[in-house]
Amino acid sequence: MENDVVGELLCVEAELQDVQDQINILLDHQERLYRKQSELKALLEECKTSENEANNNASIAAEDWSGNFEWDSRADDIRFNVFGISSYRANQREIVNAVMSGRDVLVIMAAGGGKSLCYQLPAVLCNGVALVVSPLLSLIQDQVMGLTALGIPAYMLTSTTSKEDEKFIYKALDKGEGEMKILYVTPEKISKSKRFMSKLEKCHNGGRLSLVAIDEAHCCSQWGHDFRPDYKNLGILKVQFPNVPMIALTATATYKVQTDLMEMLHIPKCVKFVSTVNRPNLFYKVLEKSSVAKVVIDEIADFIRQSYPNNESGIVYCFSRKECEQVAKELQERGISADYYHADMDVTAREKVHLRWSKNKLQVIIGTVAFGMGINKPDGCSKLKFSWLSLVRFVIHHSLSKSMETYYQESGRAGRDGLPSECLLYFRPGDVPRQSTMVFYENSGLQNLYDIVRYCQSKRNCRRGAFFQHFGEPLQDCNGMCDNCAYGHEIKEVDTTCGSNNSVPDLKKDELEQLIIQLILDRVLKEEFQHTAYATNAYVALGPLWKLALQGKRPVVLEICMGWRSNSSIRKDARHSQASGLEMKLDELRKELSSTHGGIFPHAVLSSQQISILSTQKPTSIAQVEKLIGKVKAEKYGSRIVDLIQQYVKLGQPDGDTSNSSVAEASEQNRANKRPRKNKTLVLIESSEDDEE
Ligand SMILES: Nc1ncnc2c1ncn2[C@@H]1O[C@H](COP(=O)(O)OP(=O)(O)OP(=O)(O)O)[C@@H](O)[C@H]1O
Ligand SMILES: [Mg+2]
Repeated sequence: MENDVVGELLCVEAELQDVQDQINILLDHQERLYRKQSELKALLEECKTSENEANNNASIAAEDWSGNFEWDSRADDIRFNVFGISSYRANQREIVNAVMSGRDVLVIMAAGGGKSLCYQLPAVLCNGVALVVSPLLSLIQDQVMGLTALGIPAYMLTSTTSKEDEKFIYKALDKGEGEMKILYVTPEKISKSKRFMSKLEKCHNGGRLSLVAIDEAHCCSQWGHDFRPDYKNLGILKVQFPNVPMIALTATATYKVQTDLMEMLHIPKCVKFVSTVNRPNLFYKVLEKSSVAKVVIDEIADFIRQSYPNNESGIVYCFSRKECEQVAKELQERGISADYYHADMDVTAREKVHLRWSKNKLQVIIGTVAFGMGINKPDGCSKLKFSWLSLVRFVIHHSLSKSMETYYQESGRAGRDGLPSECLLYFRPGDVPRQSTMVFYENSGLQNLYDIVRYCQSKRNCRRGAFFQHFGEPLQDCNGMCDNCAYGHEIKEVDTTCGSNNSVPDLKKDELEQLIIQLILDRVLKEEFQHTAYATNAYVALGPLWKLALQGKRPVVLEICMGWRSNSSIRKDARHSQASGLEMKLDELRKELSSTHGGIFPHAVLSSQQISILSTQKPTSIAQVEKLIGKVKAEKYGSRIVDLIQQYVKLGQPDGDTSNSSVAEASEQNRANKRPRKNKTLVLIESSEDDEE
């Protein structure tokens, strides 16, 4: 009798398991459909917008942001003479015009696309004070430093603001005394400081609040990858100041995130500007990561030494803080000037690293991939993001990121100046459970992780294409700027489908690991999680499709990489050309000037585009320099630039010859010259289309 009951119970349990499996399959399917639905809705909306524009002349007139506006000439003057920017990039002019017209605006523009100008220029053009909410102290500090260097009265109200500055800021808000054009705050100020909010209200009541900008706006949304609880409260700004234009900006937002943040910020009727996520200057590559830690470090050190012998900056992202410290130490042992930067460090230690980096004394900075751990610190400094990262030439992921969005953001720190830069990701299956145990409790955490794992496992598909697909954007040409497109892999396909040939293929350990990951992605297996007192462990269990796989109805084909299809040296020639001697000199000069002008980042002294123009035009007077890079910069740096160019021309240096320069050189340059110079010091192009003027 008892045996019968036990037998029946087992049957019921097996059936229940079956039902559960089917539910899982359906849930999975549902999630995929939701995604597809939101992508299609986004497309539909775009179609409707363009149709409306085509059908409705009135709407064109009302929404044509590229037409003529009364502030055009003043905007052009400030853009060029104050910001030193010779022409707008895609969408910038239209965004400025929409904000200036008093509209709320949502800007989705790739990292480094030039979002800051979109609110900084209107801030300077308008009377009164522009409020900018930004999540990170380090980011705010750099922005304020950069603006101050341009002579724009910019301030920040954060935990580090001196009493004196605070008094000045409050007076400026309260009574309109003193000169303040832009005020940066962290979101905590809005949600936690009543004093600040009351001063802001006074500023508004006095008609002096010109606009509100929410930078890194994706932090508002729980669906975004960097959700920041205090960002949720920013909706109050539109409620309190309904007539002040609000501009929300982010580099990454899926359709879901976009609608979410429009709702949260109360800007349902905002004008939306969506630019491509494409970063054509970034070369994406995934490398097999050895299970021997030292081998990985050796490879990274070799790569940096060989590819970037002139101290070009880079970031290495690691999984944990401990790993950051370890990797930094091991890179140092291999002669690379590297240091770590993470949230556990005290402010002084972080500042020290920041300073060494901005003075070019540090080539590589090592940070954690796990944004979100410790981000709730009031100054929100745990995320490695500084505007002085504009000169980053390479980003190496020692461990994979937790999602495509995070990877897009982190790798996107490279090449923000538009120059060719490299994004390497070291992947091994063993790193997957390290991440999955961290993200499994998050909304779609595992699904997001498996998306990036798919990206890593893929040996055929264009890496860039994976981003387009993820962000629901039409495909664009990669131009050979990823490993799979540039030289492809020699791939061996191993059919591991059970039942197809009853024999288990002979696989090596790492191939077996790869197979397990493939089976998890294919839902034949699944990860399950158990907590111990010290950690969360991931276990592999049968997934919803295990039966189909066992019955041979679900093919399981493993792609094993046998090597590169063509010589990888091709890629270097394709992507790097040599900078001229004068460009090198100007690059050195901007580094020197950046440290003598209060440690602003070199790119703020002269952008790469400006260096390129100066070296081709070779201006001989400050007046000529002004015509090329604007008034403010010409006044500040013009005489040094003219001196350098004259000296260079006098010595008759043919462009391109940098090996034998006799112009007085900084010691750093001397050091750099002793190392072999490769064909990849600096390439001076700007990637974005300059669509105006
Ligand atoms: N029209 C332009 N022409 C040349 N350079 C520009 C132009 N607009 C912006 N830049 C430069 O491009 C760089 C990146 O700009 P910015 O910091 O605003 O990027 P972002 O879109 O905010 O990127 P992120 O998402 O990483 O914050 C800056 O050095 C900026 O001076
Ligand atoms: Mg920005």
